[in-house]
Amino acid sequence: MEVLEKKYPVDAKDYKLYEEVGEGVSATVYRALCIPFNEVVAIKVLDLERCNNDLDGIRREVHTMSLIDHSNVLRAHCSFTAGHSLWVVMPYMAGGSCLHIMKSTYPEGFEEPVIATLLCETLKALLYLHAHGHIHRDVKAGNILLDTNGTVKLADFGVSACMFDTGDRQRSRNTFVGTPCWMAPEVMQQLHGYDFKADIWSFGITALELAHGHAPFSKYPPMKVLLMTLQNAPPGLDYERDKRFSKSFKDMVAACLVKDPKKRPTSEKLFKHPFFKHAKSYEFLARTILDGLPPLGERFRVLKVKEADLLVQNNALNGDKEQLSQQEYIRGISAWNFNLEDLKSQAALIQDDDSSSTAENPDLGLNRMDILDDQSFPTDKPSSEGTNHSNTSNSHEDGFDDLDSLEGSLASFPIQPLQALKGYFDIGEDDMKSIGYKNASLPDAKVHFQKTENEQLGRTDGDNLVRSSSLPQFVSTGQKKVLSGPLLYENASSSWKQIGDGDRDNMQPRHPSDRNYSGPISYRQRRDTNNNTLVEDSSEGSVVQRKGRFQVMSDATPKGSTCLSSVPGSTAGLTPPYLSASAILPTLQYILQQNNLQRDEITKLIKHVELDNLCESADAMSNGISQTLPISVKEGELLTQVMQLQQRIGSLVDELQRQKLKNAQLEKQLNAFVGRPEKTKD
Ligand SMILES: Nc1ncnc2c1ncn2[C@@H]1O[C@H](COP(=O)(O)OP(=O)(O)OP(=O)(O)O)[C@@H](O)[C@H]1O
Repeated sequence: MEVLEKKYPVDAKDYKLYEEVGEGVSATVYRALCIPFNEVVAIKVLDLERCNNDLDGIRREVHTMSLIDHSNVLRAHCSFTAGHSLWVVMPYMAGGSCLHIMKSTYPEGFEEPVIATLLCETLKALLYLHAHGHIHRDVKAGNILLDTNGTVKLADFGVSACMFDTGDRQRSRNTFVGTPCWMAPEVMQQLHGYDFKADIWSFGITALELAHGHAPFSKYPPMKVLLMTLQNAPPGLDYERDKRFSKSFKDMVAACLVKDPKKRPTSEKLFKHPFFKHAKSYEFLARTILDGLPPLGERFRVLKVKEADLLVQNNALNGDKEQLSQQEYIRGISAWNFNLEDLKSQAALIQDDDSSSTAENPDLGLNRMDILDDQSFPTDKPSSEGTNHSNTSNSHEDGFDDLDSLEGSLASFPIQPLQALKGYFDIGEDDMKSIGYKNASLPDAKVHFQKTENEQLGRTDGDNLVRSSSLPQFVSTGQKKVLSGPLLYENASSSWKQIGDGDRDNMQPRHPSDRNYSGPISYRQRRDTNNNTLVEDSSEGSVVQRKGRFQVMSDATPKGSTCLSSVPGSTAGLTPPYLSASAILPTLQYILQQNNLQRDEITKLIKHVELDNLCESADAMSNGISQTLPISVKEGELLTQVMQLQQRIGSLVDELQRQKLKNAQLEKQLNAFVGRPEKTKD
């Protein structure tokens, strides 16, 4: 209560900045002293020039943040501007973030009781926020802060939301910012908006992050993370190393990581999950993970040095800028700014509807959590075995291990994905041909999947089989599952096999060597032909630009048009008779979307050209060369008016002349009539 009464000064001179204790995308966090109160605080200094939002928006959000009143939500004391920065004064959380603690002491993640306690406190924060109509939008270990006594607070509410997420930002600015690894599929897709269920997804990802020391897919570049999140089965605690975790933990994570937000529990319901019965007191956290830690500033400094070394090492090893970015990404500093229009369009086509796939074939597409859907949570029993789709192959745990796998996933895009991503990855037409994509999909294109052991056993673990394919399933009965349709990966003749028992995400072609990656391809990931391992290409896609850390803006280039060529416009003509209307519909929607995009781009271009011409003409005119100005919206209108006026003046002058002549003739006639001599013209 006393804190509420306190009015923190809103002038930089009343604070003394000490050492740096944290760093975000657009902010640096310092330990500081509030001089009048002689109180240690944390000050987040946001570089407003690196933020895209207006100051008022940020202020409003910080104000909202200061109104938040819950013991598990970090609230701001106050905020003010200082030069080009915004200072947000907050309580100092001396334990630092869970991410920092893991990095410095628990690189493999925490033990389950610690995770349960951390998550339980975080969930209380979400409960409060959701109940008050707020979506946090950036739940991750880096935003779960601890005080020295073990108090847990969810940070970055409001500021991050407003920094990157004011109002209708996506629609108004057509850009998108978030942290892809933690981002819910519906947030990526941006088709029907998203709600507080997005936080539940991020919460599930955070649970994995706390369990493993890093978030799933964290080693991959953003586009891949997006594709994997959209295409793959949700990540889970399914691997060999996860055997140490209880069934209730696995269930809880699986409950959060259901792609369909409607099927995810609310925070309220999640809170009732048996897993949280394992939560302990904050003193437990202080004892187990905070005790003996060096001061936060010191830890942060050491981490920075380590990371800098790592970056230098990597640089020396491969001189790969992308790799450096990856390192930064792995550090957990992650925010992305990219135009999602293209991905959105693709995502729109993904039939990630569990029900659709199950309707087509009950064996397929059943998500583990569909079973749990809207049911009460299972009883809390320790588990020695993994979940249904337990994966014994650690090598695939975080996604794809090689390009084949990635393409296996891409192949399930209803459009030819490499064409669609051409702009992102700089893939030439030839490259696409060389790897087996053709402009138009073939009616007889079929991808055959071998029956897995699971299927034969009649198990309904969809993740193990075709969860990686989000396409509508055209399944024929018999030994083989057949996906067919005009929009599939064209390399129809190559049969596909499933690798590993639990390799649920990776459908690999049997003859990877059939594909040719040579040539001018500039794909950001390429296959090392010698050892078949994936190496990062040092080239950076021209479209994907880095601005600050991992900000990929594509607004400047009409990227939306990059996939236009790949729009299977000819699909209709090629549609085989067995293709259902529901399969064509997404394509048509896609074409429609692309047309809209194209129209926007063209309008933009026309405006640019007009403006350029206008400037040129204005220059020319100022140089004394009179030219007809081209029409440019307002200027054009004015010009037209001037020209019309000039024309009118001209015709008035003509009219005057005519009247004068007429007058003279009349005068002549009159004079002749009265017999007066004609007036001589002077
Ligand atoms: N009140 C605080 N007390 C102590 N450390 C803090 C505090 N607030 C933030 N930090 C540290 O600073 C780091 C960066 O802060 P923050 O996440 O708010 O910045 P950001 O720019 O929003 O970053 P991002 O967008 O990556 O989340 C945190 O991960 C945490 O380690």
